[in-house]
Amino acid sequence: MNIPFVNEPFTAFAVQENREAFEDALRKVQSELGREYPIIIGGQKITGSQTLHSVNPAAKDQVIGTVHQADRELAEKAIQTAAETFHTWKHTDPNERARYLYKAAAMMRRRKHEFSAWMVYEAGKTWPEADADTAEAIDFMEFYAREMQRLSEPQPLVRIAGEDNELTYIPLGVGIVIPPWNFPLAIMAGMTSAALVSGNTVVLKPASTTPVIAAKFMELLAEAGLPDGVVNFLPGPGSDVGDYLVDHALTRFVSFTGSRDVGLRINERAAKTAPGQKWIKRVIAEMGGKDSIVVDNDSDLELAAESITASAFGFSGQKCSACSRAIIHKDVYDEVLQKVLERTQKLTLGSPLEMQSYMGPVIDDKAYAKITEYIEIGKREGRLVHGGGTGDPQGYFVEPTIIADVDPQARIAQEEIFGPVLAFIKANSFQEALEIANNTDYGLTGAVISRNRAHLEQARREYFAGNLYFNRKCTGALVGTHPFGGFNMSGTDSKAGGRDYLLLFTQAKLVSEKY
Ligand SMILES: NC(=O)c1ccc[n+]([C@@H]2O[C@H](COP(=O)([O-])OP(=O)(O)OC[C@H]3O[C@@H](n4cnc5c(N)ncnc54)[C@H](O)[C@@H]3O)[C@@H](O)[C@H]2O)c1
Ligand SMILES: N[C@@H](CCC=O)C(=O)O
Repeated sequence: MNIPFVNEPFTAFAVQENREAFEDALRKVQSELGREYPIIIGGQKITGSQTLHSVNPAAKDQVIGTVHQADRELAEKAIQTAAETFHTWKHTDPNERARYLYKAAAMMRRRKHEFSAWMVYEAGKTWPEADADTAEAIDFMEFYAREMQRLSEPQPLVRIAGEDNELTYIPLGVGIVIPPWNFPLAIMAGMTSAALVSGNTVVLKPASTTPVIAAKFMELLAEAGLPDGVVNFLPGPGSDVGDYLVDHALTRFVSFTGSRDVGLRINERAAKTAPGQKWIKRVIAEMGGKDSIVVDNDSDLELAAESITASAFGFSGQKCSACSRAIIHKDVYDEVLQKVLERTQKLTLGSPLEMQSYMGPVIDDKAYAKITEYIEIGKREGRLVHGGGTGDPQGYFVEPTIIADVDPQARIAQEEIFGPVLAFIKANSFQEALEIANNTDYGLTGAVISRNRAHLEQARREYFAGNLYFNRKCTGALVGTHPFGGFNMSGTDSKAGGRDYLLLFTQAKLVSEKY
C-alpha cells in the first residue's frame, strides 16, 4: 500500500545548501553538453540520416546536444514495434506498470536538480521555473501510478442475484505522444506516463526545441527497468514524421499538447480512417489559451498587481496559462496599472544560469520574431507603458512588455502571443469585465481578484475557463490539486493531473457471468 499522494515540494533557494546543490547540478550538466542522442526503438539505439542541434536559447552558439532525427521509415518501425510490444504490455499487471513509475519518480527525485539544470540550459528556464517543472514531472508519475492502481481495483456495479459482473479498464493500443517544449519535462513525462501506465505502448515524438530533456527521461525509464518497446523515442520534424504517425492505421490514439493550429490539424487528420484501420482514433488535445485576470473595484490591489505580474511574466509568459490580459474595473484601472508597472520595472531579464534572473529568454528565433511582431502590433493597438525592447543579442531575450488601453477586440487581446506581453483592458463594470474575459475562442485559465462575494459567485457560474482561480494568480496548477485543461479552442476538455485523466487512455470492458 502506498502512502497517499502529496505534491512534491519546491526547492527553497534562499537556503545556501540548496543553492550550492543547484550550482553543482548546473556544472555537471555543463560538462555533459554537446553529446549525441539516438532514436530509440524497441530499446535499440538508432542513428538517423540527419541530426538536429538543440541550442541554448540564452546563448545561441551553445549546443546542448545533437539529436538524431527519424524519417518516415523509422516512424513505421516505431509504430510496428509499439504494436508488437502492446501484445505483452497490455497483459502486464497494472501494479507492476505502476511500479515502473514509482521507481522512475524516486530516481528523478534523487537527481532532481540535474533534471532542472537541463531545463535551464535547453529551455531557458529560471531556477524556480525549472524546479517547479521537475516537481510536476515527479507528481505526474506518482499520481498516475496511484490512479492506475485505483482503476484496476474492482469497480462498483449494481449487483443482481445469480450473476457475477466485472468492469475493468483495459488499454487502447499504440499511442502517439506529442508534447510541447514549454514544460519539456513535466508535460512530456506526464503524457507519456499516463499512456504507459494505462497499458498502452507509446511512440514519443519530443518537441524539436527540447529533445535532450526528453532523451534524459528515456534514459531514466530504461534505468527504472521499463521493458523495451513500451516507449519508443522518435525525434523528428513535426510536420513530416508527425503527420505520418497521426495518419497511421495502427495508431489508436494521439495525445497532443501544443498550439491550436497543430491540435486542429491532428484532430482533422486523425478523424480520417486509414485503410485497414479498425477503430476510431481518439485524440486528446490540450491547446492554447488567451487567459485573463479580472480585477474588481472592491479588491486587494496589491494582490491583484502581484497576481498579474507573476502570471504574465513567469517563464517569459510562455505558459498556456499565462495572463496576457488584465481586465480592470475602471475605478481601479490607473492604480492597478501603476502597481503592475512598478513591479515589472523591478523584474530582472538575464541568463537563467544566474539565480537572480527573474526572466530568461524566449525559446527560439521563431518565437522571438513572433513576439516582437506582436509588440509592434500592440504599439499600434494601445499605449506602450513598459518594455517593448529586447535584451542580450546572444540569446532570444524579450523585455516584459505592458500595453495599456487595449480594445477587447484588438489582435493582442484575442490572439495567443506566448511571450511576455500583457494587455491592459478597462471595463466599465464587473459584468462587462466578465463578458470581456469570455470573449475569445479559448477557455483555459482565468482569475478574479475581488472581495465581493456576489461577484465571485457570479464568476463561478459565468466565467468560462477550465481552470478558474479566485484571489490568486492564474498559473501554477498543482497535480491532483488543480486538474488542468481548458474549454473551447483550448482543447478536448481533458484534465491532466485529475482523477478522470486515465479514462482517456483506457476503455471499459464489462464481463457478465450467469451462474
Ligand atoms: N493546454 C495545455 O495544457 C498546454 C500546455 C502547454 C502548452 N500549450 C500550448 O502549446 C503551445 C506551445 O507549444 P509548442 O510551440 O510546442 O506547440 P506546437 O503546436 O508548435 O508543437 C507541439 C508539438 O507538436 C509537434 N508538431 C508540429 N507539427 C506537427 C504535426 N503536423 N503533426 C504532429 N505533431 C506536430 C511539435 O513538434 C511539438 O512536439 C501554445 O499554444 C501553448 O498554449 C498548451
Ligand atoms: N499547468 C501549467 C501550464 C501549462 C501550460 O503551459 C500552469 O498551470 O501554469
